[in-house]
Amino acid sequence: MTGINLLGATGSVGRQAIEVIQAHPGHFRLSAMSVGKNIPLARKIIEACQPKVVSVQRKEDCERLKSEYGHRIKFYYGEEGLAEVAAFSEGEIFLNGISGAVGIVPTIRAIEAGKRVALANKETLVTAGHIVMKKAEERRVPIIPVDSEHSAIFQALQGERRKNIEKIILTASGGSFRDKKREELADVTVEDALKHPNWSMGAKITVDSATMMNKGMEVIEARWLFDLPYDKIAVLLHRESTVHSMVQFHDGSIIAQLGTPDMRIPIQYALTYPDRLPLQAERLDLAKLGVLHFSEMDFDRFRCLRMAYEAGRTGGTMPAVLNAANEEAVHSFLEGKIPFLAIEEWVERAMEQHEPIPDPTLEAVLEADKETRALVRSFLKN
Ligand SMILES: NC(=O)C1=CN([C@@H]2O[C@H](COP(=O)(O)OP(=O)(O)OC[C@H]3O[C@@H](n4cnc5c(N)ncnc54)[C@H](OP(=O)(O)O)[C@@H]3O)[C@@H](O)[C@H]2O)C=CC1
Ligand SMILES: CC(=O)[C@@H](O)[C@H](O)COP(=O)(O)O
Ligand SMILES: [Mn+2]
Repeated sequence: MTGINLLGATGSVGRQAIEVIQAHPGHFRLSAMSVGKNIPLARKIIEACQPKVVSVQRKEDCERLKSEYGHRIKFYYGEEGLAEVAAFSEGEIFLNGISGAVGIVPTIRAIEAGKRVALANKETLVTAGHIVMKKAEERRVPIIPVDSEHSAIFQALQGERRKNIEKIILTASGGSFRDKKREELADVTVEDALKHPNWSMGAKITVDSATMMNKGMEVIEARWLFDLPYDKIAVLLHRESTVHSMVQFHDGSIIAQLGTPDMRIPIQYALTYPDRLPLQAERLDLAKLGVLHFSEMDFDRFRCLRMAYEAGRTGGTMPAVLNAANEEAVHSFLEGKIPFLAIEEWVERAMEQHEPIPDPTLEAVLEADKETRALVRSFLKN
């Protein structure tokens, strides 16, 4: 029985992770979990999975749950609580399914505690990839990607030698507005942005798919996971999200991983790697699909993707600024406070105003994150 310490149990990745855990009661148990503010769902998971440690976002929720279940569960709250869940001794795997930069420090705590890391939280590597990968290597802790594209590349690389890679190709669905021209994006609504053509995901990442910031973050994530320079990381538009990504080798061969758009597959693979377990899910029917489409990326249409490459190539604290500005801007967009195109404008302004610190410490990364959020909030006030 493998214990799973899960962050973000009430989210899209978290709920699907719990489905995987419950589908294999002989293999996995939920040892510890964190939730944010969704306490009714937290109660349901507690009743069903009986974790020994639970962290919630707010102190008052922690007190309330303690009075209900405190005799058999240890409760924590806030960022310290996330670190307690990450490092809980009875979990062998740390599955990071929280959203946002709040996921960085718990990943580092899990590595320090020697946990194998199944990583969905892409902000961890976007902002602190140089710190996290170095620490994981020092502690000999594997980082297994959960993000579907990176899981595809990771799977395509099994048995292959890194030196033979010509490039990796991340596929992009194009998001909710892929058929709209740039001038049509000025007055799109939150409701429209949240209609992803293929995947059912949390609100933040769904908006990131629409701006293509998601793909930009995935480029930076890939740079760290696979230790490749940016000119070996390409992006290709692929409407169907059937080919989850591919690796091209220097003899011209391409190895791709295909599947239905079902996150339980990469989540489960990260928990079972290098083995696999059966999964009761719809099978990909290529005959039914018939045709798959691929086309070049348009970097003018999707400015966030271009800015993410720029931030990645600049390095230092610049990716943390890209991420923090984007998190704040998307939050404001979701609250109906700014139009869709202001997201990329705010990210651009934050990057322009930042003097990057090379090879930053964790403290410098977190400081850049904090300063950028304050700056971007001042854009809203003005
Ligand atoms: N969804 C997907 O299919 C994919 C997601 N990812 C990545 O995985 C991560 C999670 O995405 P997704 O599941 O869609 O996100 P959701 O918004 O669906 O879920 C986020 C989870 O994090 C919790 N949370 C958010 N902020 C805090 C906080 N400050 N303190 C404690 N808990 C918090 C939420 O709690 P609550 O709801 O209780 O408030 C919820 O459990 C992101 O980094 C995303 O980019 C990567 C690939 C695919
Ligand atoms: C499921 C997953 O991994 C998401 O990151 C998804 O890939 C988003 O799709 P696009 O960003 O390509 O629209
Ligand atoms: Mn992805």
